[in-house]
Amino acid sequence: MWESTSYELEKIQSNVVTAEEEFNSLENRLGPVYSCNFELNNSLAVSDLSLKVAVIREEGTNGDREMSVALFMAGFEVWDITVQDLLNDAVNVDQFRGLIFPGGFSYGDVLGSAKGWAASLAFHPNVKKSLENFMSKNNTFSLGVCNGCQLMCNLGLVGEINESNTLNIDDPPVIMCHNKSGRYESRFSTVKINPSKAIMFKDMDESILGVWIAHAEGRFEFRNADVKDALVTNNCIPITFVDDQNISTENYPMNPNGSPGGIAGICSFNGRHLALMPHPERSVFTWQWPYTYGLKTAFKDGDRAPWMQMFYNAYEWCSRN
Ligand SMILES: NC(=O)CC[C@H](N)C(=O)O
Repeated sequence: MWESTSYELEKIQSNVVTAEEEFNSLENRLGPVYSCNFELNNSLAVSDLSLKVAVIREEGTNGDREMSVALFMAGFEVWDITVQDLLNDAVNVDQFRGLIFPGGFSYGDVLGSAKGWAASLAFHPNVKKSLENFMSKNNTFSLGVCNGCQLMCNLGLVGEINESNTLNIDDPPVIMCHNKSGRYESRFSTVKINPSKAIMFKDMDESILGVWIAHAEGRFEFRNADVKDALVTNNCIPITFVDDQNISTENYPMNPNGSPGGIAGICSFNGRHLALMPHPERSVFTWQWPYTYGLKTAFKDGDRAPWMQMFYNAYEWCSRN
């Protein structure tokens, strides 16, 4: 009896590993997948420009706080705007350089992801007009993440090659469909940043990064093959899910939703508007990543993880344009 207990104890003690050893062994098992091909620029030029962005939320949105923090850390003046503020004409989107649509479950997604949210904006004539006006200016940008990505697709804000800057809720070029698994998928996934026109991904090409995903309707579908071909040939697919060889993949589980070509996000043909299924704003601090110790070692940027670069890029682009 005693013998076997001490044997067990010995076994347990010999299995005690340091955090570093644990990270290294996980690295060996899972493959050291992350490679950051750019230097995170933490030294912001302080300017007296007041660059305002609006984080637009609806009932059921849940990613607005993290999004605001990431934008604030990049230097923006961040406004918390509800759809009701827009419908009441209390705020006009005209005053903002960026419109940000965060993730969540707007109206509980009861009509399908972001369908009710899209309708509430598109069927209000003044709001529709001011969104179209915002899109048509050449010094504005927008970002939609997850439910926000679904919203941008439902509104037809991305995917239209002629960029008429009119909302198209009746026949949008891109729609988001249920994950092939038929389930809500939530995990840390690996993505590759591809050369593209997206202003927020400037100089981040070819990096392989981990990022949180959490969605049930993340599969991109296109009105026809022309829509997809135009996005591909015009470098409007800035981010794809990759397998453990870092090749874009349609295969589950590395691709959580079955999107063709591993597509995880698309941008407008001018690069200013970006719709992403993954959540960079939930991955901007190293401590939000799994295996934090190793990431700190790998990236050496204190608490800030490589995804912060997207927000720095947006700020830098706005101060130049
Ligand atoms: N994280 C999110 O924004 C989720 C989006 C949407 N509710 C879905 O499940 O697909």
